[in-house]
Amino acid sequence: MSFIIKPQDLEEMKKLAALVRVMNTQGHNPATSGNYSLRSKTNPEIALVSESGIDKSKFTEENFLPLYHGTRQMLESYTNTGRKSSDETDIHLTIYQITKANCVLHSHMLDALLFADLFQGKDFATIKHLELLKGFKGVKTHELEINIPIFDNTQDIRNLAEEIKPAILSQPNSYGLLLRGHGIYVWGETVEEAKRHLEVFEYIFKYYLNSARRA
Ligand SMILES: CSCCC(=O)C(=O)COP(=O)(O)O
Ligand SMILES: [Zn+2]
Repeated sequence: MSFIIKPQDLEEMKKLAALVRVMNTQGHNPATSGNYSLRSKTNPEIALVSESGIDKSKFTEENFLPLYHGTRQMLESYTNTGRKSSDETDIHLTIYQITKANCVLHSHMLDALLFADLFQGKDFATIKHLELLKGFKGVKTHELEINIPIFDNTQDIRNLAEEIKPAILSQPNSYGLLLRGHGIYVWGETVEEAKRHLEVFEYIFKYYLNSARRA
């Protein structure tokens, strides 16, 4: 199948690439870490996933690779180029499989790791009673609890991608998942919404970490 990037997708790729460069300046991507993706707006079979090992200060729309959701393989025209999609591609594709997300962000921000450490031995981090929770899509009140799924880090990403499914499906108001000692995955229906959700998580992590320091 030949797939030509259409203007609608290119626009989103440029928008997300610009966000990646900004996020990099904010400590989300030390040492090439982090990965990013979009669901194609023009072809339901295709996801656009960031290339592995790219310095995120130099990230551009050229660093997205088209993959099939079904086979999880790159398009034929890319297979002999020596380029490779993110090592964590399976997590992105699983999130697209089971949610309405059209954009997935993966950050290695330090506060995500420190926050997960506050919930040792737990499968979820429960956050509650903060006005900023209304920054999450569909949340209309601070008077609720949101459970963020937490997983141990692993190099077996294929298996992890299967394990995250029931946890994500059980938490409709949670737009992220934490990997201990690794980072956070955040998603949204648009690039803007994913960015807003990331900002909510950043704020919540700071609040809980500062509260824990004070205690
Ligand atoms: C030095 S980063 C280690 C791998 C990782 O966790 C990550 O987010 C980046 O992996 P990718 O293959 O997407 O570059
Ligand atoms: Zn990572």
